Amino acid sequence: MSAGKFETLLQDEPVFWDVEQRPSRQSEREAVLPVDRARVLVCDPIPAVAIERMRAGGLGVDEKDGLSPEALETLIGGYDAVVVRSATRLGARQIAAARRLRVIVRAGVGTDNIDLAAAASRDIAVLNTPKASTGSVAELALGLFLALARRIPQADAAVKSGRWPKKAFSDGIELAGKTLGIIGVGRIGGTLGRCASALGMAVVGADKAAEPVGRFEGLELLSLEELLARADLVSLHTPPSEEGRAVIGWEEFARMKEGVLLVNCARGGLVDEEALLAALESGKVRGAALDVFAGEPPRDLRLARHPHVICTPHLGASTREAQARIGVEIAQILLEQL
Ligand SMILES: O=C(O)[C@H](O)COP(=O)(O)O
Repeated sequence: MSAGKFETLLQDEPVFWDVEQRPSRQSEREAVLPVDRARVLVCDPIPAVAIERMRAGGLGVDEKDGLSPEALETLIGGYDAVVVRSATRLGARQIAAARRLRVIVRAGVGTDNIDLAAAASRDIAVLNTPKASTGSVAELALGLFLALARRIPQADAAVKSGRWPKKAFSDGIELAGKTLGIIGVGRIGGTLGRCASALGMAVVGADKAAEPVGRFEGLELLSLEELLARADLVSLHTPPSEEGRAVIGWEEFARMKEGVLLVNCARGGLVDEEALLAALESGKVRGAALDVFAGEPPRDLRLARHPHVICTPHLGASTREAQARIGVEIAQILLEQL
């Protein structure tokens, strides 16, 4: 075979294609599968098992990670279903261009990256997997509190840089005996609360619902103002407000105790980032751990680089277990819906 030529394995007789002319694996499959099968566009990484199950069920699946909004708008018209995680935004323009779209699957919990009104106006179903990542997000929040309490990432970085600053890190705190305030006592907030309770913490919660789904024995429900005044640690587990208003801003920081620890594994817009920076500078907030940012990835790195801030790149649902559950669920949803 000469350079720049390939032999296709789909033919009995060897056929040679110029590199430019050779069909992709995808179009090779299209040539042998029925043309009227439903087509699914997967925009963010999902487990291979989900893709395999969908294909085995007869769906045509294209994986296109990292599409620009313009590229998505151009492509989306050819699909019956779209799968997204949090990175891909499905706005009004993309939905308007989605001529044959019937289903949007959010492989995860938050649907704030999808224009729900635009989807509803076109009768496009929007489905998510609200339970699959509960434990993973709750465990990350707990891990971040433990890391903040003893400044584990900072101590690790110091030792790795050849230093041994035992004294500088000798003012850690124990979680047992402290009060954790959970804003949004849903599945995740409730799971975190039960774990915290098992560690000997008192747990208070604030929720819009009188009987929140994550309520558990021992949880004391308070108003947000009361919670902020009582909590030594504050964790956010609420969806973003429709107006995009921060739940924790200047006023809320002012109501908090001195030296509070803050964890946000929910959505970046829930915390006013300028107000948090000021609260870290003044010492009102002793440490903050952020898995989410107002813009992801954040362009302004002042918060991420603050010595009392620990960051992770939106990893709440990124465990093998959560993603495996999500994968099975989305394949099931699409095979039922299409
Ligand atoms: O809403 C969610 O499910 C979480 O924020 C996780 O988002 P991801 O699927 O983009 O990791």
